[in-house]
Amino acid sequence: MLSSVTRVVGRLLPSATAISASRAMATKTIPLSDDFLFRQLFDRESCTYTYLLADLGSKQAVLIDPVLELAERDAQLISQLGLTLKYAMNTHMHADHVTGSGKLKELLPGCRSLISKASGAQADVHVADSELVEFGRHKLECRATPGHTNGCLTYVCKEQGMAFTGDTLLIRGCGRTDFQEGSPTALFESVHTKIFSLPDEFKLYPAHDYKGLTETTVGEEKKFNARLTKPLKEFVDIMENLNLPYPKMIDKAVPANRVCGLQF
Ligand SMILES: N[C@@H](CCC(=O)N[C@@H](CSS)C(=O)NCC(=O)O)C(=O)O
Repeated sequence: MLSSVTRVVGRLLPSATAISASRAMATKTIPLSDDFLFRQLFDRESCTYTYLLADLGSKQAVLIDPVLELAERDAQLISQLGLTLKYAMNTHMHADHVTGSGKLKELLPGCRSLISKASGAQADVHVADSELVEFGRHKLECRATPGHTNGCLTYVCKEQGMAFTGDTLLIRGCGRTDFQEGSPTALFESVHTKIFSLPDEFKLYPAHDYKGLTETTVGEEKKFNARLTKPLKEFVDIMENLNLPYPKMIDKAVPANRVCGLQF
């Protein structure tokens, strides 16, 4: 008797599990390596996320998308953690805030500014598609993801299963394409070929969020992104009718970011 009950339960359990697994979003996550430091920092003014990544073995760090007004906060955190900032790097030439990369070079001598060559901005280091940015034993692969601007890059850390998408992909949305060489067709192509081609469990970290969300995954965005789940023609139509006001800082930010924040 006991064995038949066990058999019934044994048959039911796998099928119930299978049903709930097929209904729920994948929750599988790639754990971070013990020697990898990751911090997500926020600027309340421009709703910008800055990311601190470090190799805890060598203590080398990089900062992605720092904000000028918060450069002191970032430099203090880096010093307190005993890290050396190798690159103050940018996903693109921002239009809504001045990058902190110039100021960080002053605060943390030895640090170098970095941006894509295609951005047209001045920097100590220029990178292009498929090049690697190394810090200690860790690395970021540069993927050219034009569309919001010509020079947009997504930085992919394959070992940690994470990607920093700048303004190319926002959580459930994407960067606007109505100025700075913006192109909805290019953005659509970039996301589908360079971001949605990553494994579903890869975590995605955007340069902004305006609703308080902090991270997403490739699988979630392929399912729930309100713009990028649409066919190209519909996507272009959405992007051409966003009617967003221009960022209030654009006239100050773009000239300053052309020189990696040194003109302020
Ligand atoms: N109100 C903000 C600017 C908001 C904005 O335009 N954000 C950009 C990214 S920064 S250029 C964007 O692409 N938004 C897409 C969207 O759908 O909101 C300001 O004045 O700074």
